[in-house]
Amino acid sequence: MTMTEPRRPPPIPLTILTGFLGAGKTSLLNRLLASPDLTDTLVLINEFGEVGIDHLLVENVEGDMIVMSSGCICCSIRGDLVAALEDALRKLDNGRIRPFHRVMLETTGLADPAPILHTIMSHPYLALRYRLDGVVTLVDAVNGAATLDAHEEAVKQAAVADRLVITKTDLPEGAARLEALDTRLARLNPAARRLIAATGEANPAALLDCGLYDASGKIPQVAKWLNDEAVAAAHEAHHHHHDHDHHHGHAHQDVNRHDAHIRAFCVASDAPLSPQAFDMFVEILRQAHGPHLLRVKGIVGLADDRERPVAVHGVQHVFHPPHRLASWPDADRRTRLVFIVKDIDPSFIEKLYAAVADIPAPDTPDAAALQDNPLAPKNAGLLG
Ligand SMILES: Nc1nc2c(ncn2[C@@H]2O[C@H](COP(=O)(O)OP(=O)(O)OP(=O)(O)O)[C@@H](O)[C@H]2O)c(=O)[nH]1
Repeated sequence: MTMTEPRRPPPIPLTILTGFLGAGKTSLLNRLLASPDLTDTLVLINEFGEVGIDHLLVENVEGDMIVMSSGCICCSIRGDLVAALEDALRKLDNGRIRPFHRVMLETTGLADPAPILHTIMSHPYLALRYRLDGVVTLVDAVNGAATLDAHEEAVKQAAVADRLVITKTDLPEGAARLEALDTRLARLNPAARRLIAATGEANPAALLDCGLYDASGKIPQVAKWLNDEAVAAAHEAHHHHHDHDHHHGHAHQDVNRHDAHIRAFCVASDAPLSPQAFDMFVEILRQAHGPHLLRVKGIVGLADDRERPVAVHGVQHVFHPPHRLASWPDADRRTRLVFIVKDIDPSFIEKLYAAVADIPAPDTPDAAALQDNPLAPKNAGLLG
């Protein structure tokens, strides 16, 4: 370097944490952020749905966190993600944000990683200031195979990974399916290291500093997906140049470019539920729609302890045992449940919730009638 060259700070490593809905991204992020290797990390979380929940469930954030919740970044990519990454740099350079030396970007579970990678690798300024450190893809051992069969995004997420983290092998169903899943992932992406979350293999040393992102070691489609994104970007730039309004409307629509069968919505309510009513709600949902409940997550206020809500996670037919939070994570004390579903009419879930919560509504059974329903759980359910 000569004296006349401006001093350029070293590029900031950026890790993309992806994986299908409910695979365990936020859980892993929480574990990683607790490690001293990740102090001074800027966390970017992309949420899908009108009401974000994930950022309330991220603990241990020493550094700053930016939540992008207007849509899915793989769709509104040229807007939100670029803006958030540029804005972070501006604040860093002006000293208006705590210095960060690493970025962790958690995508939505439905995100197609190709446009995200393309954006970060091809944007002239972002590519200068950020170094794509690697793509970490989580695959849930219980639902992984069925998800790969049903969702192209999940295949892409696994195929572009530098590290594949297999989660939920501590559950009996997950352990039983591990071997077949591992073989399938090895075929899909032979270059990626596969790590088992439950044995602690997914630690910072194994996940960070993967080396510069390189699509060439991946199956041939990966390079093609990235090229397709380059074509799409050029197309969009062309439209942008010639017809701003048209582009604008287009980008807006793109927020929902995922499979038209998939819907995201939120049920919010002031009424606390009894633990039994909550169990009944979950059990009826599972029995009626199990595989189509792509993701259920949220915070539920229960009547037995109104100061300490429970965090609820469902992934298809698997509902993880809810855990009590020490307190409400923000000033909003409503129950908020985010649903990402396939081919389920949101009104079915809204009515069911109203019924178990005893919220009067026309044409809905009340809680007592539901209790007599043969589908209602008779014994202690999830909440014991
Ligand atoms: N038993 C078990 N549960 C896990 C494991 N990893 C995650 N979970 C649980 O799975 C549920 C979903 O985990 P999250 O970390 O929220 O998943 P996510 O990928 O961030 O979910 P989305 O952001 O909605 O796509 C939670 O109840 C977690 O506690 C694991 O390895 N074993």
